[in-house]
Amino acid sequence: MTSVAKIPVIDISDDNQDQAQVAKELVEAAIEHGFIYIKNTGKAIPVEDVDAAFELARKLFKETPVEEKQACTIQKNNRGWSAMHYETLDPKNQRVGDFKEAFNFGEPSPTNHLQQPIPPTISSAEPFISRFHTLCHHLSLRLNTLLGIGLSVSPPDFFTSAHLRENGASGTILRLLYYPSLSSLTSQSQGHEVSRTSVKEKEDVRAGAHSDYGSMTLLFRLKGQAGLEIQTREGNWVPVPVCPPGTENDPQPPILVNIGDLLSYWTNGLLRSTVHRVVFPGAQANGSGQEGQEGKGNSLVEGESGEGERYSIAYFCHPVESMKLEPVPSERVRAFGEENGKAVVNGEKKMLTADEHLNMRLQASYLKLYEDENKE
Ligand SMILES: O=C(O)CCC(=O)C(=O)O
Ligand SMILES: [Fe+2]
Repeated sequence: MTSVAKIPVIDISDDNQDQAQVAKELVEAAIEHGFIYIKNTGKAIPVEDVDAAFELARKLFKETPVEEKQACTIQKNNRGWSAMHYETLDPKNQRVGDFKEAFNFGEPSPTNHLQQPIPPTISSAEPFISRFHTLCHHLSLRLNTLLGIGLSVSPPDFFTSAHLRENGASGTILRLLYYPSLSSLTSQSQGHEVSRTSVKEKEDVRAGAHSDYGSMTLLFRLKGQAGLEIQTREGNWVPVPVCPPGTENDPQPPILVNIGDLLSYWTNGLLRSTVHRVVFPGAQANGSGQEGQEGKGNSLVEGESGEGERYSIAYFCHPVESMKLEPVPSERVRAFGEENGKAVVNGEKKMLTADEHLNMRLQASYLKLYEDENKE
């Protein structure tokens, strides 16, 4: 039987539920797994908006001339288009960049305008992109509040107020992602020598092993499209089903939430930032992913396929950039840091701000962008 990630499914949409209990479940899942499914009943993010966001992605990746996307190439502010292989999430183990294309939208202005160029093919969608950003923002605020309650942070809105738009700009990004199908890859893939056979045999991945940088990520996926895996504490890769048991009849697959490095750092490592990757299911070894390791192809979840192309949408939530990552006023966080010698924010190390933390991480995965800029 296929081993899959056992991640809890939590319903935060029922106002009659005991909030302290929901908060506790969320915190325990964040500590144990670093990943949580949030049941999508259509209340927080309407079903038709998720559908419209995927339709926008299709238009952007399938119907937009490459020159239009190139004119919006990703900048140091992390906004814009990232071409196939441009990003390398696991540079130590990848011989070629990620097999994906992505487009990052930064937060809209207070008047709901995007603060970056977007291709003319999707310019009429600006109000929608802005609204979708805001819907995700509100959901992330609610999750931050629940984490505050679950960790008995005083005041419980400590994390939430660090993320409020009215408190300043942030590195928050809404990202549309497109992963081509294995069969569409020819011997010449965007100038790189990558054949279908070598994709199967080597460690080529759609997105290299990484953990996310911000406070948390909300991930939307499409039914039936396999590819995401997480690394267990034992070091094995296991697939993360799009529709775990109990969600099959919901109007949308659940939103997959994961804790990012910043929130893990901020909570002295108590909340877990779990390493994950996106694969061509069936093509990778099951071990650590190192060259030379034998192993069966990745397991597939029943009802999912790894053959076709794949879309996903990620909302990377970050605190306001000038926010100092001060010690979290929670006894549990403090005690955990002390026990594990990880009270980094309490120690003699310089207290980082949210944007210092982010820039540190971006430089490592956009080697080319920073290299090119250094040459100028
Ligand atoms: O596409 C996915 O399922 C995950 C993408 C991801 O992990 C990321 O962009 O950070
Ligand atoms: Fe990720």
